[in-house]
Amino acid sequence: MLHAANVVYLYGGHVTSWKNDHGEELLFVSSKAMFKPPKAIRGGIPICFPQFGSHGSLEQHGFARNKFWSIDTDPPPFPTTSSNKAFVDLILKPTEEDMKTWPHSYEFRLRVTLGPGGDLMLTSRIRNTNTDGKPFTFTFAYHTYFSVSDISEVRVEGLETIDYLDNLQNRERFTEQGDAITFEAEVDKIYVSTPTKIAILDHEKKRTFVLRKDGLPDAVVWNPWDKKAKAMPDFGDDEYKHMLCVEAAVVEKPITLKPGEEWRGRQELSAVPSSYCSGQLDPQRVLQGS
Ligand SMILES: O=P(O)(O)OC[C@H]1O[C@H](O)[C@H](O)[C@@H](O)[C@@H]1O
Repeated sequence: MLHAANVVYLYGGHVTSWKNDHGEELLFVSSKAMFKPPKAIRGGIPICFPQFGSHGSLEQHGFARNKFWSIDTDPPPFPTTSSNKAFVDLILKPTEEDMKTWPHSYEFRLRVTLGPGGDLMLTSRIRNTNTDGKPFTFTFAYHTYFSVSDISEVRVEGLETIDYLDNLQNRERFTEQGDAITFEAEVDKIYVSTPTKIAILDHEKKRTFVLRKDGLPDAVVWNPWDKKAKAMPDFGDDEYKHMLCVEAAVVEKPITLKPGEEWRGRQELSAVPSSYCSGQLDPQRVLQGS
C-alpha cells in the first residue's frame, strides 16, 4: 500500500518507508530483511505488542509484528481527523488460535498519517473487548529504525539526566549523564518517564529527526554494534553504522485495561535540516523549537 512517500505492510502493521521531499529514505531497513513470516521485518517501524522485549511469557516483542493486519474500513472517529492529510487505518484482532497464546480479546487500531509537511504520525488505539470480565496488561513500543549516515556522528538529545534500565545489565537502573548521548559501543537502554520530545542529530547529513510522543512515557535506545550485528541473520555485518533505534514505548509501568477501556499511544516523527537548530546543535534550541 502506498501513500505518498510512505509504505505500510499488512504483515506486522509495519511502516517500512518514510521519505522526505527530496525522495531520501529516512527509515532504515536491512538489506537482509525478510518481508514474510515467521520473522518480523528488520527495520522500519515494527509494533511491539503486547510485550516489549523478553520479559514475560510471550515471544520477544510480542506477536503483533508477526501477524497479518487488515484494513480498517470503518474506524471510529478520530478527534484530530483533518482532511488534508493522507492516512491509512489498520486493525488487528485475535483469532481463536491466537487466544491460546494470549487469552484475551482486543481490537488494536493503528492509524498511519502523513502530514502535509511530510511528518509521519502513528496512532494506536487498543481496546479490551473481553467478554469474560477480565482485564489485560501489556507493554508496547514503536520500534523505529532511523536511517543515519554514520552512527559515530550521531547524538541524541532529550534524554540527559534521565533514569534508564540497562538491558545489557539485567535491566539494572542507572541515571544518564548530563551530556547528549553519543555512540561508540552496543547500547540497549530503556529510558523511563522521558520528556515528550527527543531529537536525533545526524551531524554528517545535517539532518535532525524530532520524535514527539504522547501516552508513551518511556524511550528505548538500541544499536547492536558489530558483534551482535554479525550474530543477526537478517542484518548486515556493517549495517549497525547506518541505523539507530529510538523507540517510543511503555515498558516500566505496563498498561492495564478493563473490558471496554481503550488506551491510546501516539508517535510523531519529523525530519528537519540541522540548520533548524541554529547556533549549531544547541540542545535547548532543538528541544524548545516548535
Ligand atoms: O531482534 P529483535 O527481536 O527485533 O529485537 C531487537 C532489539 O529490540 C529492542 O531494541 C530491545 O531493547 C533489544 O534488546 C533487542 O535486541
